[in-house]
Amino acid sequence: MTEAVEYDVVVLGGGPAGENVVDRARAAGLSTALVESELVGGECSYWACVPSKALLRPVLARADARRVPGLAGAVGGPLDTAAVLAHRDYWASDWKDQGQIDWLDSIGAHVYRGHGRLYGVRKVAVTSPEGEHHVLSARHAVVIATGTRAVVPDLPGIADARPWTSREATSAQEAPGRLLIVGGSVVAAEMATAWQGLGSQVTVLVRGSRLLPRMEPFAGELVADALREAGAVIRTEVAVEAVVRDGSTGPVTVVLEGGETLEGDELLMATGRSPRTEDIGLDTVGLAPGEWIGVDDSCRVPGHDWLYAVGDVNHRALLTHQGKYQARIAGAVIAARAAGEAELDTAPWGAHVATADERALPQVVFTDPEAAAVGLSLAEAEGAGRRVRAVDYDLAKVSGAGLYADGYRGRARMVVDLDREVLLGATFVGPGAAELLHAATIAVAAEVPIDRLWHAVPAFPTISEIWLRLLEAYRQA
Ligand SMILES: Cc1cc2nc3c(=O)[nH]c(=O)nc-3n(C[C@H](O)[C@H](O)[C@H](O)COP(=O)(O)OP(=O)(O)OC[C@H]3O[C@@H](n4cnc5c(N)ncnc54)[C@H](O)[C@@H]3O)c2cc1C
Ligand SMILES: NC(=O)c1ccc[n+]([C@@H]2O[C@H](COP(=O)([O-])OP(=O)(O)OC[C@H]3O[C@@H](n4cnc5c(N)ncnc54)[C@H](O)[C@@H]3O)[C@@H](O)[C@H]2O)c1
Repeated sequence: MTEAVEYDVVVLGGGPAGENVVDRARAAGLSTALVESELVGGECSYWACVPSKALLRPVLARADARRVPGLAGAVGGPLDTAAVLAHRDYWASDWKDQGQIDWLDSIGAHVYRGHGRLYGVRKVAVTSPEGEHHVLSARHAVVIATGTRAVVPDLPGIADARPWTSREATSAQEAPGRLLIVGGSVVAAEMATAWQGLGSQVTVLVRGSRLLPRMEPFAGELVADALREAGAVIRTEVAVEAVVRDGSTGPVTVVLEGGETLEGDELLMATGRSPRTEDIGLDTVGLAPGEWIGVDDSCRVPGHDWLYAVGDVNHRALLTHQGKYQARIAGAVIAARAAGEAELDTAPWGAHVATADERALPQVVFTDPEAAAVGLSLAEAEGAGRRVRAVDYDLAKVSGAGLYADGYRGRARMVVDLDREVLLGATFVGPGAAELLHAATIAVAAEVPIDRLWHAVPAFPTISEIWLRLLEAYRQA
């Protein structure tokens, strides 16, 4: 090994979480190195959020347009799939990260390309693609931000079947004729929406009883209804037992419990994520390789005052915006400790704790209809022993929704803490619902009293009038 190069902060993994730690550390005047083995920008930029939303946007825009009288006739035909895929390629920066590298250069961060591993306390060893070795030493902090990869269950025949994971589903260069999807959560629902809209015949095989199992039940029900209307097949409570694919380009067959078989041209396994921690030197500091990295609310790894973990890898919330939030919190903690500040602000909602991970976590699922939720669902609130009431309202009864789309279908729920009269959570499902979410996130994070929300008047005729209807329903009950 060569002599160590010293930095204030070394960040392992250049996805959105890692990049944001670098940004915060540099803003605090700390010298910073970033180690990245693939593309700076991470899963989100090239094989997840960004390309998936580029595929979904035309599908959702067409669905919306088809519900507008006078416009529907003009958008009856198929999408121009080649144009959609080209636009997706543009948004994935053609799988090149020069833009990110230029930005890191501009803020004075040093990038090491290669596989990084912890190399004992405060050290990271990097092996470049050319086989060069570097040892980086951190004066203040090492931050692990290595993210996740797709989990593919070990089913008989699965390796020979060469299934798609989220990477192939977001970067494919043509629409498969028939796409089988195993899984019922967010990746399954979004990719079913995208590829059915782009011309594939999609079949979704759900192990549980509904789509989107972590959201309020009506979310998965409304999304499944719409997918079926778009021509997809949604099968619930089915178990895949084996997969068969003979030859290199032939169809793939899925064998269900009970012996039924289904044939497709591609098979997407949308069956969850595992942490990329099996080969990052965790054993050199007494941590278990291959596990999620547990952290406290300041994103510090207990027992290692120099080690932090942000983003997917700490398993607090597998979402880009939340990983970036954790990065801002961890960056503030590192900067405060480097400056010798004696006390950290770790009370709930303080500058040095990621309280929103637990209390106000927002997520939008970009299906048709969109499903947007923040905070606790009714089941989660009741499970936590809170005294709550759920208030539901049919979004179609809001004038703004009716004007937005003919035959609008959607539903909203707010979960009210009856002891404090504040919102613990809210869910909106319907076309255009994504942009309703941030108001709810503010209400939940700021714990705005219901009495004060009454004075937050939604403009007429927007879909946001759902807020007024929910509050009226709460007061009238
Ligand atoms: C299909 C799909 C769609 C999604 N859509 C959304 C969405 O719309 N909104 C949303 O909020 N979230 C979405 N997500 C989740 C989102 O992609 C993740 O939460 C986010 O990418 C996590 O960021 P991260 O920085 O923690 O990790 P990653 O983005 O996974 O980045 C980790 C980086 O670390 C690098 N790395 C790993 N190991 C090493 C090593 N040993 N040495 C050097 N570098 C290493 C990797 O190459 C990678 O670049 C989606 C996920 C999927 C799969
Ligand atoms: N718009 C967004 O915010 C967005 C979009 C996509 C993904 N993501 C995030 O990425 C993460 C990964 O999403 P995901 O949908 O891949 O994973 P997930 O962990 O949310 O869901 C995996 C699903 O696969 C099912 N499953 C697991 N093994 C199975 C098997 N052998 N057979 C059948 N079903 C099986 C599980 O029951 C579960 O419902 C999530 O945390 C999600 O929040 C976010």
